[in-house]
Amino acid sequence: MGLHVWPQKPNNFRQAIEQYVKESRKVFNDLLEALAESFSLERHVFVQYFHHKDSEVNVRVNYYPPCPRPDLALGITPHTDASALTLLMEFDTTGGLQVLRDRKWVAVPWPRDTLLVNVGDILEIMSNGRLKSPWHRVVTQIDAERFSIALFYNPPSRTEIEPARINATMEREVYKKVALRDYLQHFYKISPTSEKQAIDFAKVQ
Ligand SMILES: O=C(O)CCC(=O)C(=O)O
Ligand SMILES: [Fe+2]
Repeated sequence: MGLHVWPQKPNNFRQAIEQYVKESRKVFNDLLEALAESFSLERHVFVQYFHHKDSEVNVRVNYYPPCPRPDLALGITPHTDASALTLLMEFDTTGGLQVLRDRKWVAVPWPRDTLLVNVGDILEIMSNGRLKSPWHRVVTQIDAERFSIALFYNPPSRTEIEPARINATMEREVYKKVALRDYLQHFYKISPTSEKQAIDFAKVQ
């Protein structure tokens, strides 16, 4: 869990994060069920991999200080999230998150005080490519600092994930069954890359 390395101060920090993570699991599971249903798949096809005891919610707290030269420095370089789903919250200011669409970087609309849901590589594989993990980055801003908290939801690393197909004879196999541990190892070994590449590891050739 790594919680032993979390700071003791401020006093309520750990507890607040733990509570946030606990509540987020319900949101993640509901989302996974709803997404499956929206594709006319059985409700459990995605959520079944997320064992309630040892599925992972990894927390990343991002701080972007104001930057005098946004043209020279990115907040986070382009990437996809390796997770199944990511839940993002930003604080105080808005702006910075961009997604690559038709080879152009576009700002992600993010109304204040809303949770942003991002699809990661693992869910792209699990959904046999129906859902796509977007290539995204964060740019810096001259006059604003920004915080965000990202929660990454993953099945236990021992899990083998198998793409869900509506009808195995009708639907082409885009992705193959992969051991999550192998996928993540590959992802972190080759990252950062200049374009979306890690997921090729799980593609049917
Ligand atoms: O700060 C953000 O808005 C996005 C952060 C992000 O993409 C990440 O932590 O993977
Ligand atoms: Fe990300």
